[in-house]
Amino acid sequence: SGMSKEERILSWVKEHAMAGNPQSVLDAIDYYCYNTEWAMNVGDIKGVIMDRIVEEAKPRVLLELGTYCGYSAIRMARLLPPGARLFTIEFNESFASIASQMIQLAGLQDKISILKGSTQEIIPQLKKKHEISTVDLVFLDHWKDRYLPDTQLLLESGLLRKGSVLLADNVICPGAPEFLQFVRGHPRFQCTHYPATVEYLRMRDALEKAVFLG
Ligand SMILES: Cn1cnc(CNC(=O)c2cc(-c3ccc(F)cc3)cc(O)c2O)c1
Ligand SMILES: [Mg+2]
Repeated sequence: SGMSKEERILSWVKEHAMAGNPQSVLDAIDYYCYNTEWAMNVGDIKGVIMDRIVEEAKPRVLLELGTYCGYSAIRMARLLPPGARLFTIEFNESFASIASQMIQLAGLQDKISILKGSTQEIIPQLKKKHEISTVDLVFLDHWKDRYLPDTQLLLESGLLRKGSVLLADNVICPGAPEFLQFVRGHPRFQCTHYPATVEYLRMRDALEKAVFLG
């Protein structure tokens, strides 16, 4: 019994962020996780790298694998123009509930849809159930051993087009070696490595960007 860590983070954010101000929600989460309890949000250091990549890609349809508390969904959606949409898949019910409240507080509920379930069941349904043709940017941040099978599923499902961007968190720590080997060795992916650190810590980590060449 008692509050979960994620509920404690949400309570802190409700007290310290401004409703309708996404940056204040991000700052409140980062402050709590630097000073009180570590949590696996992508964080401010990798977040700034993500911001540049999203701004350059100008995506209209985004997919996130692994919502957690909604930090990276808010981070990406706050940069999007009217009409752009972010779909985020979360398996864990309590994480999805926390994220929904976080997204509501940020005022981004019109841009972000949380899809509850597993990636392997939801990805094949995206075209029919959510009227998606192709996705412009995918942020991978869920179970690290699912990065490769879900990338293959995205390809098989016809969801990637020429220029679609895959952006993967944690390719160094905890690591996604099979995914890295696959995209770096694949003739139809153009990869870029962005060294950084694990959120809120000094340990090395990195983002990997893999652009599909069609
Ligand atoms: C429970 N669960 C639901 N989804 C997931 C997938 N995410 C991760 O596992 C994850 C882990 C770490 C991390 C953990 C320990 C450590 F020492 C260093 C890094 C960082 C991240 O950014 C992550 O995304 C885990
Ligand atoms: Mg991560």
